[in-house]
Amino acid sequence: MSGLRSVEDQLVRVLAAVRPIGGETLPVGHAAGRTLTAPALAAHDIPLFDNSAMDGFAVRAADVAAAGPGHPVSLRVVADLPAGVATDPPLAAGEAARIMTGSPTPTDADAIVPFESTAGGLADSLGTVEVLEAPTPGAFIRRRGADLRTGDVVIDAGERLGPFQVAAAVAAGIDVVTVARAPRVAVISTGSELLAPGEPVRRGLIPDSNGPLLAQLVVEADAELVLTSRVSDDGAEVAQVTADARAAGADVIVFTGGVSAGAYEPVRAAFDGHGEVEFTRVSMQPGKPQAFGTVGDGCLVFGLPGNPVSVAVSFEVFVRPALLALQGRSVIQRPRVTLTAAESWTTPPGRRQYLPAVVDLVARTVRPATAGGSGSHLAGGLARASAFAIVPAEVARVAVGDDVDVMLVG
Ligand SMILES: Nc1nc2c(c(=O)[nH]1)N[C@H]1C(S)=C(S)[C@@H](COP(=O)(O)OP(=O)(O)OC[C@H]3O[C@@H](n4cnc5c(N)ncnc54)[C@H](O)[C@@H]3O)O[C@H]1N2
Ligand code: MOO
Repeated sequence: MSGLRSVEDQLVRVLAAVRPIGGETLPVGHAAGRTLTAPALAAHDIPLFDNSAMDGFAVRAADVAAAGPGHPVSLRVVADLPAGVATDPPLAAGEAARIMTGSPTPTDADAIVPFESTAGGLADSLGTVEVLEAPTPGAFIRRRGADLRTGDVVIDAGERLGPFQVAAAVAAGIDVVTVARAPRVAVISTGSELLAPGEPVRRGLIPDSNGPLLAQLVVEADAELVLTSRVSDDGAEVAQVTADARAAGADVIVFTGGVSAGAYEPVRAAFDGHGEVEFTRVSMQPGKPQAFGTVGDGCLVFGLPGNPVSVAVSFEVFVRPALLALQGRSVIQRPRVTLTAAESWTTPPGRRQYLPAVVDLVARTVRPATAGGSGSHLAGGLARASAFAIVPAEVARVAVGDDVDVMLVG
């Protein structure tokens, strides 16, 4: 379709306007979901000390080198080492220490014999032990620093502090991390037809589903929601709520609705012609009409087309990458996989299709989530979607068995 801007071109313009927001130093326990702006370095080794991988006995491997099922070797148990113990008992020839998983191994020991490799097992483990199997030197000893050394990078700048990263940071003795501030976002639904969720419906009026959709998407992008609002199709209200959002410290304002070609387009009325926010048409379906720009000292303004599926797609394609780029995230795109179409469907001519989709990652198949096709008003079908099938503009129809590029979002 002529005169349409490519998705890539629009995204480049969006990202060019992103200025990384400031950072702060926070205790690890208060930084979940934040993005590191400086690498987090190990404050100590992991493991912290040589320790046992098994419940059993710390031994000198040479003492029991001759042990076998028919000829046990007896050792004197001279110490008991439960988890948390700090002692380092000396072991002379013929001596062993009972030891539990995670306890520091005695300096004199060079192997662990699990209870299962002894005649008496746990029941008969203090006094003497009869070893039935010769351990190889080093067996079941987890060496200090085998995972990470003091000063090693545990988490790179640009990485999100998720549960795995929090665990690794704590294990490496990291108390504080330097992270990006959470971007502050205002979500504003425009439309005189909009009702608060749950308000009684009547002809002409519909629930504002875009507001709750965006509110959750924003939070899931690790940003902070500072304002949600619903305004009528009146440009003056849009101007007022923009001022409110800026007063609330918004780094990003996301409008839905009011950006296309109708007589009552409040986002257009408020911003078009002022030079700060550009109104354009992008070669995608849904999501063709798009507004983007900045106000004030770099506050990003998105005007997403009002149709619910258009909002969901536009958020993934333009807003989420911007929110992650603001945080300095190294990967700002959702994961993509190639799956096999399990159903056929038609695609819009001349625009890249982003179709809400149901995926089966075991069978590696994809199918439309919306029964009625790719209409941008089919808000109900979104409930089944956990992905968008992305079909190039030049493809007119997807047939069963075709390879399809799929963006995973759920
Ligand atoms: N003459 C033209 N008309 C339209 C064009 C065009 O190029 N020329 N583009 C169409 C496309 S594509 C889209 S997408 C829409 C976008 O329109 P707007 O951004 O101006 O959005 P609205 O007209 O305000 O609303 C569109 C649709 O979505 C419903 N809506 C709006 N807000 C919400 C909300 N918060 N929650 C749920 N649903 C919402 C609204 O009731 C409309 O049905 O323009 C086409 N028209
Ligand atoms: O581009 Mo509109 O977003 O198709 O429905």
